[in-house]
This record gives sequence, C-alpha cells and structure tokens, in this order.
Amino acid sequence: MNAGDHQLGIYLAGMLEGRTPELTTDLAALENAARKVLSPEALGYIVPSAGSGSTARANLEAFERRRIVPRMLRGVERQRDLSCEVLGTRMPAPVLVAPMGVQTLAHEEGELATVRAAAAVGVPYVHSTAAAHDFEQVAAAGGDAPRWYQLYYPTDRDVCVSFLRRARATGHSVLVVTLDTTLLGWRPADLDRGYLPFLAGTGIANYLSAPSFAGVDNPVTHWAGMFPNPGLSWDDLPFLRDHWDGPIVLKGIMSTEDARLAAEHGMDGIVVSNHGGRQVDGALAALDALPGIAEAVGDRLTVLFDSGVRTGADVVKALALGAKAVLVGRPVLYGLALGGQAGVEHVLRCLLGELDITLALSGYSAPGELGPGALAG
Ligand SMILES: Cc1cc2nc3c(=O)[nH]c(=O)nc-3n(C[C@H](O)[C@H](O)[C@H](O)COP(=O)(O)O)c2cc1C
Ligand SMILES: CCCCCCC(=O)C(=O)O
Repeated sequence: MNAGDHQLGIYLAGMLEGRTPELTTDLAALENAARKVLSPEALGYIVPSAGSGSTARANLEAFERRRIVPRMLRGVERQRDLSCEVLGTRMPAPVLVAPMGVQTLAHEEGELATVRAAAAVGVPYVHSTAAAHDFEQVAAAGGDAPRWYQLYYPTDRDVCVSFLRRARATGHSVLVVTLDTTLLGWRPADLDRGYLPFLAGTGIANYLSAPSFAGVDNPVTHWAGMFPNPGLSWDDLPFLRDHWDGPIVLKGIMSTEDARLAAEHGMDGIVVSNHGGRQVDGALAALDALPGIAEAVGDRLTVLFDSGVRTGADVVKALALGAKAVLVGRPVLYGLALGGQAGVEHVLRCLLGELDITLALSGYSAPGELGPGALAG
C-alpha cells in the first residue's frame, strides 16, 4: 500500500489482517497498550520524560490546541500523491522514523525490526549513535532503503571520524547532529530505578565495534568518557563539514536565533525538536517554536520537526506550520513493543493512511498545498 491509497485501499489491502487487537489504528492510544507489555526498565526509559513531564505534556497540548479548518469542494484528487524529496531522499510521504537508541528495550530485534519495517513502507530510518545494533547490522537489515545517521558528537574526534566513515560506507545519506543531549536530562523514572541501559552495556553497539574500542578493558567506562560533551559549540561544526560530504541537519533547534546561526554556519537543515520533552523540563512545546523558526529561516534551511507527533492530523498541523517533514518517535517504539517489525509497519502505514485521509477531507491533494491558513488557533 502506498501513502496515497485511500481508506478503502487500506481495508482491501488486508493491512489489518493478522494484527493483534492491541495494535489499534487509534495511534494516540498505542501508548496505553505498550505500557502493558514493556518491562519496568523499558517502560521507565521509553515512555516518561524529563522532570515533571511538563514539556512532554506541552508538546501534546500544542497539537491539541491547534485545529484544522476543513475546506470543501476543492476538487481533491481521487489518488493523492504524498511523496516528496527531502535533502536528496525520496519518500512516500513527509515522514521519517526518528533516531532512537536502545531499541532492544522494546523488542529483542530492536533496530533491525524497525529498519526492516521502515524499508517495507519506504519511510527513511534514522540510525542512532546510541543504537543497540551497529551501522553494519542495521545496513544489512535495511538493504537499499533510505537511511540517515544521527550523531552524538563524541569527545574523541578519532571516534567521531570513524562513525562518519562507517555511516557513509554503510549507505547513510544525511547526517543529523543532535545538539540537545550533550548530557542526559533529569529523568526521574530512570533515576529512581537506578537504571541506565548504557551502563548495562546496551546502546553502545556503534562504539563497541569502533576501532579504538578494540581490546579496551572496560568499554562502558571508555564510552562514558566520550558521551557527555557539554563543551560542544558552533566552532565544532566545520570539523563535521570536513569529514562528511552530504547534507548536515542540526536536531534540537528551538529558537529563531539558533536557527539563524545554523543557516549562517552553512548547515542544510534543522529539526525543530525538544527531544520529546526528554531533556529540558519546562521547555516550550516544539510545535509552538515551529512557525517562528520556519518564518525566520525561510528557504535557507530545510525545516524538519519532531516531538509530540501522534496522528496523521498532527502531521498535517506540523506541515501547515512550516515543517517540510516530520520525524515520529515513541509511537514507533510502541508498535515495536507490541508487534516487532509488523508492529512498526502497522504504525507507519496507519500514520501515512491517516495523513492521506485527513489531507483529502480537509481539501488538499498534496502536503505542499498546506500553509498556516489550514489551521485555526
Ligand atoms: C527511547 C528513546 C530514545 C531516543 N534516542 C535518541 C537518540 O539516540 N538520538 C536522538 O537524537 N534522539 C533520540 N530520541 C529522541 C527522538 O529522536 C525524538 O526527538 C523524540 O522521540 C520525539 O518525540 P516523540 O517521542 O514525542 O515523537 C529518543 C527518544 C526515545 C523515546
Ligand atoms: C549515548 C548516550 C545517550 C543517549 C541518549 C539517548 C536518547 O537520546 C534518549 O534517551 O532520549
């Protein structure tokens, strides 16, 4: 099924056959179903957010507050085409799988199941530095389907260069540099449990197979010397340009000033994101930051968005406010927990299907037709 297939197509394609009842097509309800199957450690790591959770709630509330204004009799195409090209990557709809580490917490096959599902639907997969499977394993599972690489910029530049080389050699076309997690946020659910997957050796697969880790006595301690990197600054970006010949996107931009700086530093794109509320509790909702940033950078940068996308209607709202495409986070992991590869495929197909139907019923044939006028509030 393609993104543009209409609702009857979803039924006719038998897409719902064989799914478990927990894999509801109400994507916003998946979290509750996933809570029942995740282990206490996985639940504590994946679902909650930083601090009191106020930013994570604000992300959802910002989507709730904005309403779509459906338009009538606009001659919407019977077969819509949602496909687009973002930073040289063709995709069936303006949706990507957000980079998420330690996916074996949700399902034993972890990233391998997710990348296979993304490949089956054609949605680009963003491989995390903090993944539980390394570049080579993910590339073998994902085949030729589009993949990007997300960098946590390590303190050791040799390791950084080895990551960039391996990412390129294994077919990752765009570099996403996450800026908002130079330290882990204050996450009470993990702190109270005294649990961090990385300290148990999960989520450091890319490091373990890096050349400088060979023969190291205590790889976790070695890793711990490389991950926290709060000293990172704008001056560290040219080094990436020197070692990466494709597009570079900065993830975690939440202010118009930083968006302008990204453009001035020759970046290709940004992800407006507060990391799903997992980092700065009390930060503004990512959706509230989006329109001002999109207006400030105009055509100088490709503006992407994540944090709080749960439904196809949410995708419509983010696109209307200036995002060229959205990255979807936790719902993918909920699908993974509930059904492995099939669960992730279910989530992605539902998201694309609901996006298509919502667009059409709102009077639009293609995502590019959306603008602020599509929304009220
Ligand atoms: C369990 C988990 C692990 C994550 N790991 C990473 C990561 O390794 N790199 C990264 O840039 N973002 C990571 N993120 C953040 C996501 O990329 C994305 O910004 C966030 O999940 C979007 O919010 P949402 O979950 O509300 O969709 C992670 C998110 C979750 C839930
Ligand atoms: C490399 C260690 C930190 C990874 C943090 C993963 C992440 O982004 C998240 O949990 O959120």
